[in-house]
Amino acid sequence: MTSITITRPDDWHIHLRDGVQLKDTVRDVSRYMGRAIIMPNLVPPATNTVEALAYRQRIMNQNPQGAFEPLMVLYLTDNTAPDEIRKAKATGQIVAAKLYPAGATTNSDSGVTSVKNIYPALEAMQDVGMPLLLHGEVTDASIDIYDREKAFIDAVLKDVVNDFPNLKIVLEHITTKDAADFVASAGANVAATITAHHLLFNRNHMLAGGIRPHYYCLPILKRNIHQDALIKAATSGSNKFFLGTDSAPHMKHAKEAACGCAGSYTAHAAIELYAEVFDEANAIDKLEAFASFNGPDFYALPRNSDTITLIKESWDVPASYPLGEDQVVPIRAGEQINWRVK
Ligand SMILES: NC(=O)N[C@@H](CC(=O)O)C(=O)O
Ligand SMILES: [Zn+2]
Ligand SMILES: [Zn+2]
Repeated sequence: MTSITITRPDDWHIHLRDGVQLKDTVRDVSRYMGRAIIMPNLVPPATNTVEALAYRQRIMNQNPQGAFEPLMVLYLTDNTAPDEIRKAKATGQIVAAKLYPAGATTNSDSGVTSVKNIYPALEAMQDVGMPLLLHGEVTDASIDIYDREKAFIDAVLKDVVNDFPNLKIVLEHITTKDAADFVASAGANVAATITAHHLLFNRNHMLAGGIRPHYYCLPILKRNIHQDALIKAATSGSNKFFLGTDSAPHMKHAKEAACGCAGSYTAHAAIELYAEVFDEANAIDKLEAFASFNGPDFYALPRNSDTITLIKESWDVPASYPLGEDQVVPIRAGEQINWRVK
């Protein structure tokens, strides 16, 4: 197969940042994504309806190409009131709320210190049908960084799933077989996003033969048995897994540093990278559901009605792209990608 036409995809987890970086990030995501779930971990974070809608307007001010639609997300804190959830839902433009365990990842300092603190907000979300998005890692310093996702499932997620049987939950950017298995065996209200980089790479790519900071993201790349489990989940045809790039740009010098930031940039070639994975797994026929059907179905939004065409034809990825007044080094920088969008 050298070409495939699929329903226009959406990205169910992306970071567009703010300010001068927005023109570059919005250009990349809007090239062919119909919609995207926009992460709210700004500085300061978008914790209420007014801030989330103002952020949406700053995105729209970049005149995104095509009919791109940003879907906004509320950043949950220990103090998020149930009324704020209802207010956000009523806008029609804020479609989910995000739990960052405080200190778990980039710009999560204002996050939630104990999930019990947001139980009133979760009640309201369950009631109005607003999905809970999770950065699923514990922050306990005594837990090994490679075990933090599984520890989160055991210590937090299982309780939330039991206590809120009708709450829609997306375990974002899953990285382990444990997470894939948990989601697969949970009810229809529990789903997961999978990034292109966690499908393409394992921790050897980041650490063997030299430390490669552009592969450093959270949750951290795991060993290859986990990568294999993610590929199986994504290409299985299960409607519980869908596309969320977690494209998370950081300035080149903030990644190539003694203490580098977590996050990998893939918005320059998101669907192209996923196409490589699915093609390699002899499952290119499963790409459309993963990229274009399962996400909107889970969120109860309509599927996109037009299409894009991918061609199997390699191209050279530049060493970097502009990011506001700086540069971002993308995944596959200086190398080739085997698929392109027509
Ligand atoms: N994934 C990352 O490593 N980084 C993300 C935050 C996140 O999604 O956890 C970021 O905002 O940079
Ligand atoms: Zn995260
Ligand atoms: Zn993210």
